[in-house]
Amino acid sequence: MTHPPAMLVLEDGRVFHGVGFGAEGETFGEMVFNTGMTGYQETLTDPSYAGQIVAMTAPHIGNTGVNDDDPESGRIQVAGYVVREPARVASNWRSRRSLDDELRAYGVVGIAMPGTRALTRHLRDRGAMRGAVSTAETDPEALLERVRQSPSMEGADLARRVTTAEPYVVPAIGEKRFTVAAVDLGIKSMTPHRMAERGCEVHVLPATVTAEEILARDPDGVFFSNGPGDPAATEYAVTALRGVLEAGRPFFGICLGNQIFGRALGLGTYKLRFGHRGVNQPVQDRATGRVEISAHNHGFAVEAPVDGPFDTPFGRAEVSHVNLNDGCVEGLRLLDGRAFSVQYHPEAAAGPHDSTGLFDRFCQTMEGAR
Ligand SMILES: NC(=O)CC[C@H](N)C(=O)O
Repeated sequence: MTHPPAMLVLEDGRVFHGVGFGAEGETFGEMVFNTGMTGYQETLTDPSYAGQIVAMTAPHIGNTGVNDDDPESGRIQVAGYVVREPARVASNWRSRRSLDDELRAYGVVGIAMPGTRALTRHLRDRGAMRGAVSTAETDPEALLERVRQSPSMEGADLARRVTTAEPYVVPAIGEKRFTVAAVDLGIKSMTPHRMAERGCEVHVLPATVTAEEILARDPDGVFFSNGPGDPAATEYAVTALRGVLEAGRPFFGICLGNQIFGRALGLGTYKLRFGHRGVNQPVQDRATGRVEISAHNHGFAVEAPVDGPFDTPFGRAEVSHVNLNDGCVEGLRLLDGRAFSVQYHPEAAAGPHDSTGLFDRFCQTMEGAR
């Protein structure tokens, strides 16, 4: 298959050249980078990446091809893909297709270019910004004009776009112990699986579900998932969560779910300069001092007092986890132990698995509330 010339243009006017990878055409999104050395299939299919063009810092991508076991959702979710060098040969016993073919099948435009390191350094200095990849345009100025008219990640309500249209149930594996209502803001398939492994029957519900609809299922616990977009634009989920907390149900949230929990408690959220996307972020549990190496994918964070507990409409709360790289808030909890959330990914496939115990903590919380 021949690959046409392609270019990547950033909103501040920086231009990179390379060759097309995946579908031909033109795509717009927030330009971000992911430092994971492994797990490109999980990254590509993580709904939290909707609306983002993702650049991989690992230089060889596609080496193990594409299999049918690892996807985190039913499709490739990224708006565009940037790699240094796509594997010329996919080699793995589970591989079914090449990554190039898979990107084409979902109409996802990508670029292979030598400058991924320069791109990453640029984004670290200037921050994540809008960008475009095109195999159709030859004039960078014309593409830049369109980038500057494209929507920004700030204020974007994208959870609505990726959520399930209809509720569905993931059955417990083995004996059923709990009923969990899981609000799908962009849920990854590994998340209900991690709960099902622990005896949870997981009722996955659309993002715009109300507190009344959640409580009508009489869940032992309520879960809010990860998801794309700006938490400040996802006010409907904040309202639903406030209703759940008022009813006193145990709550666990991940990533966007953590940001929604923060906003439900009356805290603010803000956009980080370039975010955390990778599989080796050090997070400290402030209660135990234990450091977990964890998978991350977030561009926003919660603003909260880190020097001690604070008051909320649902009782005293505290920052439970912090990131040791930049000090940002990585977890929240109500002091009564009923509700907690983390900004990172305990469900992470392909790992690391330091934080999977948080699913056990959720089960203990549900057990305790009985
Ligand atoms: N993985 C997530 O849930 C991401 C949450 C939010 N969209 C952010 O970028 O911060």
